[in-house]
Amino acid sequence: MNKPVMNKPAMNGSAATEPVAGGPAVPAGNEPVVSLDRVHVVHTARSGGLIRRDRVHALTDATVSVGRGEILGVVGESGCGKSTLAKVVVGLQPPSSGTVRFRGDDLWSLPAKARRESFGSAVAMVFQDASTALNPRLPIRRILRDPLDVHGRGTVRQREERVRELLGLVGLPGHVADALPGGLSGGQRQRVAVARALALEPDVIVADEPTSALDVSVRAQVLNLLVDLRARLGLGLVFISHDIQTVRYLADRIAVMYLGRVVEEGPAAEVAGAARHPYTRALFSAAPSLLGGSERIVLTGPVPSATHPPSGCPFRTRCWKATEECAAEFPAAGFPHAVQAGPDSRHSWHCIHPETPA
Ligand SMILES: Nc1ncnc2c1ncn2[C@@H]1O[C@H](COP(=O)(O)OP(=O)(O)OP(=O)(O)O)[C@@H](O)[C@H]1O
Repeated sequence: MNKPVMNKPAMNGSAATEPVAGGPAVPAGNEPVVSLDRVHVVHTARSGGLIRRDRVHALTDATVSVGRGEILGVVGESGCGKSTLAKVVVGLQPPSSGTVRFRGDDLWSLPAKARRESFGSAVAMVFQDASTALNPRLPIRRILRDPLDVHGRGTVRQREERVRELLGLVGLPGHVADALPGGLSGGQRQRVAVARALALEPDVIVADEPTSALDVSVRAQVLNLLVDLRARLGLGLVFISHDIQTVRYLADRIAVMYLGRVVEEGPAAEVAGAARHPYTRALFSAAPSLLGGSERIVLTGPVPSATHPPSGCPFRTRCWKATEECAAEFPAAGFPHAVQAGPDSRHSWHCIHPETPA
């Protein structure tokens, strides 16, 4: 059955210039909407001519979840698997093994049609660069109507009404519907991309570097818009960024990724302010908080290859605390050192020589 087009109140985009960390509309700790349970993604890549094929471990044993009204920030250096995680969360990338659950159902055991119909509208993605993600030949009206047409939502009139609502939701005036993407500013285009992601009333939005292609002056406005929408619509948001400072500010929870693994995950204040994994500590030491912080830790050398990751803890080759034990085994879930800090905080880290919080 088609989901009706709902009337939601229009709102103005925030005009603030500094990002704000709004309180979640739904208390954190609610039932997850999307959850990944021990998900692996392995790509096969050609190397050394046509014959040799390497296995690229893009995501290894990832267990994370996001609930309504919750912002999960995902950080890590380039190539650590953040975009792969994003694609798994939106259902664009099937896991090689492990389970992706949507409201408790095993997504990839559903027939393809059912999966597209339920999950395809419940989780949406905002890409980094709206200027390439939006068809330059289509007016904004058509771009926003497209998901409604594809999913057969409402009557033609209701769809037109929904286009107006969507523009209002992201703080754009109605006449933008007639413009082409090229006639809009970068910030306006990214608002249109957010509006399109909202078209089918998703429960979760995944935003992969949503502001990195924008001028600094409009970044905060787009971030504020996402936070505002989370609060008003109770959206879950997976926010992927290299901008550690912004993630620390916006996220309720933070997942830290290294070479395809989530090495630490927990409440933002704990992960950013009292990191337990040495990699997390190094990452956040590069973005000291206004309250002060520890000395800067400079990591040397590149992230190792995802084709031949080091045995045991993948960070050990760059870690100042590494011992022989670290090469033996990754301290995975259930390992005594993958500690849960408490039933409410759900803070876990995967290290046998964790940092001691101050
Ligand atoms: N389709 C693919 N085929 C082969 N390898 C891939 C594919 N997609 C990703 N990878 C590899 O998987 C690893 C993780 O990539 P991913 O894009 O998820 O990292 P990332 O953290 O998002 O990086 P960035 O911050 O640079 O976007 C990398 O080693 C990458 O080269």
